[in-house]
Amino acid sequence: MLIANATLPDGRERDVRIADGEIDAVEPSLSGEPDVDAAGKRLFPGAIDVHVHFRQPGYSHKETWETGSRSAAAGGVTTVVDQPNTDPATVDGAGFDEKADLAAASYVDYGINGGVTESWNPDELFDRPLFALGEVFLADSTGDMGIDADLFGDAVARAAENDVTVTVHAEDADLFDQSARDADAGGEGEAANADLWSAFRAAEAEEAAVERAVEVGGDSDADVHIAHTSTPEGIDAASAGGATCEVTPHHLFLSREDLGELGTYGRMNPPLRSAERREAVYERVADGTVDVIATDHAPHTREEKEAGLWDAPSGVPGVETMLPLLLEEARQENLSYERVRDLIAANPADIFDLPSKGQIEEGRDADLVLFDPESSQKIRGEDLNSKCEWTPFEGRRGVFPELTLVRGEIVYRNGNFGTAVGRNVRR
Ligand SMILES: NC(=O)N[C@@H](CC(=O)O)C(=O)O
Ligand SMILES: [Zn+2]
Ligand SMILES: [Zn+2]
Repeated sequence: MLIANATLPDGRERDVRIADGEIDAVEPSLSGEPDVDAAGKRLFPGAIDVHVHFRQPGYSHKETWETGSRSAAAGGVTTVVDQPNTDPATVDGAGFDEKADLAAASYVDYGINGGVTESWNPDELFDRPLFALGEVFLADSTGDMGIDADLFGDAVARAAENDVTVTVHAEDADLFDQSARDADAGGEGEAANADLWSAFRAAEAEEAAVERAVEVGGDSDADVHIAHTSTPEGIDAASAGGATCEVTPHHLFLSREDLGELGTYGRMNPPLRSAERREAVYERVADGTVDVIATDHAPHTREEKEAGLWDAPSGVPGVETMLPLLLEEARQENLSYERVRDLIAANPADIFDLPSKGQIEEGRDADLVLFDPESSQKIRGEDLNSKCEWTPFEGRRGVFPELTLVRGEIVYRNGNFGTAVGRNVRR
């Protein structure tokens, strides 16, 4: 396949030839009849979303590998990393193998993380083609997989021995503000009170947990990556402690001020923060302190989300809207195209050791996304491909891809899907 006249993230205009699933040549001009005329369009490395919950096995009414990976492909995401809070949880060999069989239905490449509970089996897990250990839950979230300090220390040590990175859900439940729950007099848990979730899972609980995670990581000389940091304090603690960190699109673009409109649809862990903190998070994304944008794509049905505040499950979908929202920021010149590329492709490939992905370079996998940088459109939940059919970004603008390739195969083109070619990146 030959893609002609494409503008790369750094602004160079190049022809790109693909052969045997790899990028074969990137030159100012290549001979041959182009298959795609990309004049005026931008070509990006496919996004690597290191944090999704595709819900299988166990919760296929929320999402499946098929629907989740279609949503990824339509949003320009060519590699996803699935988290362990499924049923069964991915905490032993059998759990890993069951998920690996289901993941074979994926349209995009994938990694499978292993989790930690009292009954985890590290020997079996480290014997599998594991992407990373995580997300390791320092507090309960969906799936109630929160663990204590001793088990966390053991798990980090085992990961370091096996040269596996640990990704951490960093909130300290001891610092949650119980008075926020008590403030919900009568315990009605009205959606109108959704802000109480942010008050309850207080910002301070993140910084303390990040500090503990980097300290424990340092003791074992482990590679620690902090998942979904939501506060400038959490980001700075990760960075000061030598850990890498990710920020989600919802913590980048939404704040507590949006909860009046979102109600329980805006309940997630860690929760939305103040407008001031959101701005400070944005600055750290723009200046490179934050390493990665990852979605924490955590779909739940509308019916589930419409339960009262204290009963609704935590989590929002996001895998299809991450790159479009960021490309809209680039279109508005709030972020550079190179920064976006680093956050969604180059950095995750570096941090998680994926040398064949993350850049448009000869010899790397032809995981590519083509888009018209001026074609901005309104995001509508009903247009998205996730099973949950809603989005916290309803009505915001995004620049959606026209074409998504995974190792040279068309997985998405102008509203149509190709074949499910996804495979485990750690095979
Ligand atoms: N983020 C969330 O609020 N929910 C996630 C779990 C998690 O990442 O904590 C889920 O699986 O639903
Ligand atoms: Zn989490
Ligand atoms: Zn998660």
